[in-house]
Amino acid sequence: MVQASSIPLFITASICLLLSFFFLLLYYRLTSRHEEFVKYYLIFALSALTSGIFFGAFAVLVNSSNNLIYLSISNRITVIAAMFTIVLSLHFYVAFFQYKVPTFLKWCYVICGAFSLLTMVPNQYFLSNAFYSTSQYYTGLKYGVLFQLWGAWILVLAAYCIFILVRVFNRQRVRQENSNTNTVLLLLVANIVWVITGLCDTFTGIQVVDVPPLSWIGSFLVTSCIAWVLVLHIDELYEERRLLSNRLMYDHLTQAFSRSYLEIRLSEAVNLMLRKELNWLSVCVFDVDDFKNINDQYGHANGDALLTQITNIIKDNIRQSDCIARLGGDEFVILFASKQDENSAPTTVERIRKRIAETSFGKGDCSFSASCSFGIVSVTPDQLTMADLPNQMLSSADEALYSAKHKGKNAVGIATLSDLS
Ligand SMILES: Nc1nc2c(ncn2[C@@H]2O[C@H](COP(=O)(O)OP(=O)(O)OP(=O)(O)O)[C@@H](O)[C@H]2O)c(=O)[nH]1
Repeated sequence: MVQASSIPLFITASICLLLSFFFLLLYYRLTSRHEEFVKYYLIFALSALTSGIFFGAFAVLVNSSNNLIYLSISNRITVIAAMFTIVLSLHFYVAFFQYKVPTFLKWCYVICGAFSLLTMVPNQYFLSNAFYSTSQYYTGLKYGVLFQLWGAWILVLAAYCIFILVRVFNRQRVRQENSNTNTVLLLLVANIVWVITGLCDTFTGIQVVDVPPLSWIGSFLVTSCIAWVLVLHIDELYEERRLLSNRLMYDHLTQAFSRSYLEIRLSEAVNLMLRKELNWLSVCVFDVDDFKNINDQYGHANGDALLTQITNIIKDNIRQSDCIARLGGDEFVILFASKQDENSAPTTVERIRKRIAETSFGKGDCSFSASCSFGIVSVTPDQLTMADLPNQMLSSADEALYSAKHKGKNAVGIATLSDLS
């Protein structure tokens, strides 16, 4: 007959083993596929595994009644697993919150290893093979003086976990990282509950009080909180990745696309054309006329604002399938990709040219006009015979732009395909 007080232990043991398996898979996936440095996922997976063993062994211990073999094995596994669970949690906090791994941590593993060896040898100094009725809930092996030392050691480890978390909490508070302080606070509370429930079990063991096994609550709380913190951490990884790809994809000042993103879009468009999914592909290179004078006369800040406003005018006048990218300085590219029979790019560019020339830029007293010169080149699917077409289109459009500049600026130059072949 299974003791009722052992059922939560069996349940939490199963959950922890599943968590361990799940986080081991996650660790494997993140490191092998995405090259994320997530050593702490592995540490947590090991910690959850050890917790699972601890709960399972404790459940067997509770059900062992006076079977000396079960009692002897389960009691020893409980003692060893409890110690390693706590030291692995400590290791997790140090790694996850980016503290330099202290030498003390290595010694923790060594001391735990030494205690584990002492636990395994039946002797009257640690655990001797004699019954020791602790409470109405479970019976343990007779404790020796080294067992008291082990208890003190567990308390030192628990105190160190709390110390690390308090340091992290203070550090996050100084940096005013609100979301992080909340998770650290959660871990801190869970660790304190762990210590209290651990003490309750100790008092039950030495017959000061008589309560059902409680340390599973504290230990499970810690395991669940760490699992939750790691799940939140995946959000952070994704957010970092999103910011990074945004930075690579967009020009910081104007929010036009970046040069590298334009190159990708241009090659994609050429491939679409080769598959006859596009009828026209046009590239328009343009540059602000006398931008240096604008900067000198109205200031760099107004120059920056002009670049952003021009980008917005372009965005308002092109389709979603088209895109604008900033090559650098005051030079931009518009990519027109069209499925229509007629090439509307030159008309659109002419409209944009007029719109820019008519707009008044700057703020308040400081208002000024500006203009741009454009160079366009267009190709159709049956004209895609050139090698390195994207670069050839860009340099042809560039030449058309310079001919527009030479003709007096504020103009659109058109390069024909014969210039390309
Ligand atoms: N405000 C601002 N100015 C920039 C930025 N990047 C480059 N510039 C300036 O833009 C000017 C570019 O000038 P150019 O295109 O060489 O010449 P221009 O005066 O526009 O003359 P034309 O092109 O012949 O019409 C330089 O003075 C750069 O210092 C930027 O991000 N912001």
